[in-house]
Formats: sequence, structure tokens, C-alpha cells
Amino acid sequence: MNDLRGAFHTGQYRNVLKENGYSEEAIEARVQHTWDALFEGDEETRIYYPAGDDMGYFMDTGNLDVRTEGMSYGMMMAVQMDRKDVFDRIWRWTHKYMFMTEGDNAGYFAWSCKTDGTKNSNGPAPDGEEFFALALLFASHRWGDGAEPLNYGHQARELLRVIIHKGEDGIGQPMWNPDNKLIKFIPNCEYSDPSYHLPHFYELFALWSYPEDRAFWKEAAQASRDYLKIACHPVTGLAPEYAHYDGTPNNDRGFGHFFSDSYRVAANVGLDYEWFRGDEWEIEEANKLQSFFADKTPEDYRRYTIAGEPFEEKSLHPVGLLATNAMASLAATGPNAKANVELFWNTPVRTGGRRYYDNCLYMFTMLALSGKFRIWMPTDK
Ligand SMILES: O[C@@H]1[C@@H](O)[C@H](O[C@@H]2CO[C@@H](O[C@@H]3CO[C@@H](O)[C@H](O)[C@H]3O)[C@H](O)[C@H]2O)OC[C@H]1O
Repeated sequence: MNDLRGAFHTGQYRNVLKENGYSEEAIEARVQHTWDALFEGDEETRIYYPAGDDMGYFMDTGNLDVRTEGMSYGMMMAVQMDRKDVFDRIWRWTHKYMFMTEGDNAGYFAWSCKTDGTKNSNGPAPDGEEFFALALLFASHRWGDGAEPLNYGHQARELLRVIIHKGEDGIGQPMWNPDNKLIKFIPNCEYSDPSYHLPHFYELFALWSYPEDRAFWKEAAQASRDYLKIACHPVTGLAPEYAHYDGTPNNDRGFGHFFSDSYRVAANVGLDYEWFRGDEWEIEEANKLQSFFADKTPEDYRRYTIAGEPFEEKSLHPVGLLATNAMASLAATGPNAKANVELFWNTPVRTGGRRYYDNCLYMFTMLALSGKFRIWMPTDK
């Protein structure tokens, strides 16, 4: 058992794919094949593009931009796959083009840029910052720190400080509400996005952030686990894209239903259970989600109310959805856990214009179900 100061962590990672009967050789090959498709493949599958001598970016191929979401995901994938070269390229691009040094959002990263580095927005999206922070901490633990901007540990701790303390000097807003400890959809709003809640990340921030920030992160982990219980529907398990702090869907801008953002809740619940046995509720939640989708096929996935009523509109990212449903099998104990893993295994990475979001979720699921989405400790260097 690793010392995670009170947080349960086995130090063991299930290979759910192996448990489902696939050979270690086949699993290794699929993990590598997935990496190759996203990072080195042809235009049909790749989402990573090297830029210049020492930089690179993930492109949202559906929106033709570079998002903090994708950049932070790419860094997390690279550190898990021990690809410091790719990690450093993505982080250099992020640091050079996305970081904001002035205005209300100074200290945050612009959530969307053009591929030439021009900012499309001067606002951040907190899901990027939280993934950057943990990817940087893992990089520090796995490879050691270098010269700025590759001083990963320092970069992570500074970011973890800014995202909760911003606004204390009267300029800007924090990404977490300081009272209820819930992550906001964007800093200058007072509602949340259930898919942004990563209690398993906050447990680790509570260990490795600046000492004065650790108590906050520990409380945030509990607050997020409690919040997910009220944001996910009690029967279907479906979460809306955006939700109020009391857990009810926020449909002010049409994001109060189960659609693209929401898919990540299944993956997050699965990984929190795998890393920390976060909450026994996560087993129920995973079972409910898998049960809701048991009689549905990817070709017919829709937008749904969280009570499960379908809209006409088809899912924009069916491969991403089936992948996250499979990742929920890290927590699921129900009769659908195996079928979800099989469906994932039998589905290739997505090709074509909308592939970015699907294939990000696909790669995370491939890592998680093969026991390769792991916690990198300071002692792992
Ligand atoms: O209004 C923006 C808001 O859109 C932004 O959110 C980011 C973009 O949306 C989220 O992911 C998308 C899910 O749908 C797929 O089709 C897209 O490809 C994904 O990028 C993402 O999690 C958010 O970071 O945040 C800033 C707000 O100002």
C-alpha cells in the first residue's frame, strides 16, 4: 500500500481487458496501436501535430482549434505512456500560446486558440487547468524537473494556487467556489459541470500542492463526491452537461441534458473507484449508467434528458460515449460490465472530422482498462 495519507490506494491497477479474456500481447498491441493512431497516424485518425522544432498541439478536429482540454489530455496520455518528448512539446506550446499574463484571467490558460497560436478567447475552461496540474505533477515525479517551463512541479503548484486563490486581491475569479469547494464551469459563473469533478485528482493535489492549499483540496475531493450524487439522476445515472450547485440541471443555454460533456462522468467515477475506492455510490452509478445503455446501440445514441427521454438529435460522439461507459467497468459490478468492455474492444478509434473528442476518451479508456492509467508517485523517478 502506498502512503497517500489517509486516502485509500492499493497501488495495484486492474487489467480489466485481461480479466475479460484478452491476452496481454493483444492488449499491449492495442494500447500502442491507439497511441500510434492518435499521435503518429494519418489524417484519418491523428489529433496530435508537431509544430516547429520543439512544440506540438492537439487539434479539435471538429472545431479546428486547439483547446486546453485536449492539450491537457495529451499531456496526461504522454506521461502515462512515458513519452517525455511529446509531453514537453505540448506543454511548451501551451505555455507559449495559451497562458495569459494580463487581465482578469492572468495566470489561467486561454481555453481555445487557433493552430497558429492566436487566442480565440481570453477566458479559461477549468477542466484544462485541473488536467494540466496533475499531468505536470506526474511528469515531475516520473522524469524530474528541468528548466522553465519544464520545471513541472513548480508549474503545477503555482497553477493549483492560482485556480483556488484568484480574486482574493480583487482581480478576477477563482475556478472553485471557495465556500462550497465545487469547481465552476468557468470562473465568472456560479454553476458547475458535473464532468469537471475529479475527486481522484484532488486527493493527489491534497498531497502535492503548496502546504497551505492541501486542506482545500481534501475538502474539494469530498465536496465533488457528494455533488456527483446529487447531479446524477437517481434512476438512469445520467448527468447533465451543466448543473446548478444543488445538482439540478442548468438548461439556461441548452446544456441541461445528457450530451457530450456528460460522458466523462462515467470515466471519472470509474477511475476514482480504481484509484481510491472513492465512494461505494460509484458502483451504483456505474451500474445504472450501463443498465441505461444496455438496450441501445451506438448508431442510435441520442441526446437524453437526465431522466432518459431521448431527443431526435443523435450523439455527436458515440465512440466517446461507448468508451466512457466501458471505463465505468472499473467500478461496475452489474451484468453489463463485461458487454461494455467487449463493445469497446470491438470498436476501432474514430476516423474523420469529429474524431478528436471521441479518440481522447477512447485513449483514456484504453489506458484505464489495461491498468496503465496510474498514479505516479514522487518515489517513481
Ligand atoms: O463557452 C466555453 C465552453 O464551450 C468551453 O468549454 C470547453 C469546450 O467544451 C468542452 O468539451 C467539448 C465537448 O464537446 C466536444 O464536441 C468538443 O470537441 C469538446 O471540446 C470542454 O470540456 C470545455 O473545456 O469552456 C470555456 C467557455 O467559455
